[in-house]
Amino acid sequence: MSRSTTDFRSRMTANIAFMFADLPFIDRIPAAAAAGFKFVECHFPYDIPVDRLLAALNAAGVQMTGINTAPGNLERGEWGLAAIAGQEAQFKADFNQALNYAVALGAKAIHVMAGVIQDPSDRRQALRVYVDNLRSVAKSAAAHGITLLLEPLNTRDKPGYLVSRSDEIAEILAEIAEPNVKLLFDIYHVQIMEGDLTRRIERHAPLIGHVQLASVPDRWEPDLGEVQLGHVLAALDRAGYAGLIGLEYRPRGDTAAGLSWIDRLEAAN
Ligand SMILES: O=C(O)[C@H](O)C(=O)CO
Ligand SMILES: [Mg+2]
Repeated sequence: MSRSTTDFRSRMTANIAFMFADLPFIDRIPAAAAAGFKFVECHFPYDIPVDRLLAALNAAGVQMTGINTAPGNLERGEWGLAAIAGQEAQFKADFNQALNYAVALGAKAIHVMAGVIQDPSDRRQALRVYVDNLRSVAKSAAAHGITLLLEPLNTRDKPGYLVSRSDEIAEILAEIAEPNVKLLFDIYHVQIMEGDLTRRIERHAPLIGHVQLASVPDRWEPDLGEVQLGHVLAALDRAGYAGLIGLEYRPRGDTAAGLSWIDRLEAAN
């Protein structure tokens, strides 16, 4: 029985952007607690004042572990501003907002959203802006013990997003060269775009700052679909990954009822 399955429950963090989504955002926190979660993560908590969010987390005895920088203007198809030329000031404002929320909530990870590049000929400039922006904020996050996460998103779900492969992120991280800027290895996206998960985990292990799970191709409970979950968790173990595991999937039915997959995982390993 590999380490990651034995202490799986103590390392999992429920992504309440997707889980318990039938409830208002703030009510997903006590729902996660009632389902046995000690940790939650989310995408964009900014519609809720931070002190109200902290009160809800404390009342439920749950810790927020990770948040994202704001997505920008969704109507305009934006999905982050970290790589968008001309948006450097807004990026810095969004980053400071995320840093303030993370520090107040005790979250130790911020997923810095890169952005959608409408015109492929702008890609080289976007990569330049991305690296410069990350370099400009990395130390202010490090001062609070916060890790900045860069995540490749698959092009089926997010056409035009700057980064869609973990191998690209590895090159970008080498250029940024800040120890608290790391790879968010989301099994769902990496399987869709690159596959060869076991070898990729081995190769990128030193860069992995967080892991997220969902089934492929439907993004349901992670023990469904084409990826053998127990094998992947064991590969993360062998590679020395000891961090949290984000459950970022769209429950097939009722979230709490669907959590039986964790019992099956533990029973099978
Ligand atoms: O979509 C994902 O997988 C990301 O983790 C996210 O936070 C928003 O795109
Ligand atoms: Mg993800």
